[in-house]
Amino acid sequence: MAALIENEVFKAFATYAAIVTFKMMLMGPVTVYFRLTRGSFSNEEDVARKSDDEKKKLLKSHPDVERAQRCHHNDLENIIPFFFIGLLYALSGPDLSSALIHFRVFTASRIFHSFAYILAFPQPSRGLSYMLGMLTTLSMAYNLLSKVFVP
Ligand SMILES: N[C@@H](CCC(=O)N[C@@H](CS)C(=O)NCC(=O)O)C(=O)O
Repeated sequence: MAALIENEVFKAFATYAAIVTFKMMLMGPVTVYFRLTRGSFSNEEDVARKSDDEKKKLLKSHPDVERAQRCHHNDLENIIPFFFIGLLYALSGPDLSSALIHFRVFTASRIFHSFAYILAFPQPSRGLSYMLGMLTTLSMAYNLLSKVFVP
């Protein structure tokens, strides 16, 4: 384990995996921000202290809250595969320079994707950033499998 922590590719993976995980975790507070500012709650207990009239107004969906939730969900669909494929790829002994390109491109694509989603940038900006992240993970999977594949 100590030798692994000293490995430069593993350190790079740990760095970028932590950054994208932290970015994904931020989507929770972003959703909370939209719930509070848009007055949009989904659980009875969240508005328990309000009057019946206010409860009716607050217990409703809002497009901004739903957008933040979809963005969070999309992160889960893409960052969890990056974590597992990226870890195996890092352990398969790639060059530091090509590993860094993969990790940096993926991280930048997911940060851009979140801005594009939350701020509703015109398409195809979000679609392209999604594709770039997906292609990066596929490229790591291809590099990994070309080294370790056992039929
Ligand atoms: N689960 C995704 C699969 C495809 C995908 O991730 N598309 C990207 C680029 S268009 C996206 O941002 N989808 C919006 C979303 O997942 O809410 C979907 O339903 O759209």
